[in-house]
Amino acid sequence: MTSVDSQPDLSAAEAVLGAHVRDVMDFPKPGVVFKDITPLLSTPAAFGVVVGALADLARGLGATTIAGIEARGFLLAAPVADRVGAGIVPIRKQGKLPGRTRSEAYALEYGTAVLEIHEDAVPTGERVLIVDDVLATGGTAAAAHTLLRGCGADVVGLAVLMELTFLSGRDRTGTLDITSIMKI
Ligand SMILES: O=P(O)(O)OC[C@H]1O[C@H](OP(=O)(O)OP(=O)(O)O)[C@H](O)[C@@H]1O
Ligand SMILES: Nc1ncnc2[nH]cnc12
Repeated sequence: MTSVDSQPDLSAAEAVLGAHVRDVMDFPKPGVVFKDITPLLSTPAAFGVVVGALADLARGLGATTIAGIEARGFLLAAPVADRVGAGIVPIRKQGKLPGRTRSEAYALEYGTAVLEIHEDAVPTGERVLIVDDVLATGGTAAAAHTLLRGCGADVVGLAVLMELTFLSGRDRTGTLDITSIMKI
């Protein structure tokens, strides 16, 4: 990475990711092919390559804060933020954050839920990159984006490991700038 405008080469990370994701049929509901990242998480070298690619992306976007979506997003947001020297903002499932929150109900591929963020989570001037493992229908990402904007955040994008293109997540995420390491 040499400037804040350049896009990192994600091809090495894509190959590593492809070799460390497992399909689990009919989880958590019949008809869903669940993209399980636990093989990636348990393989340090592979995880390091993927986290490194996300960190390059975050630096390229000039991100100063990484927002992670509970729960799998946390596993990625924390190491990325540490590499970049950025802060972390947790976007949590309902009822987990202790301070004053904003809430957003949403639907995802296999259910419905509510996400929350602390009202004062994002200091003025921070450039926020949302990080998660999967973009499927886009419901989760759209809710996270809405919450962050409601806090006055400057959201520079969403970075995910995998995008399930057949579920058209980009149709629900409006102007959010999305980068996926792997498209399925
Ligand atoms: O694009 P969508 O259809 O909204 O789906 C994507 C979301 O689904 C999964 O989260 P899940 O709510 O299953 O939570 P988890 O991380 O706690 O397993 C995944 O980690 C994304 O956040
Ligand atoms: N098919 C899927 N696999 C893993 N996480 C998901 N989140 C939404 N859809 C998913």
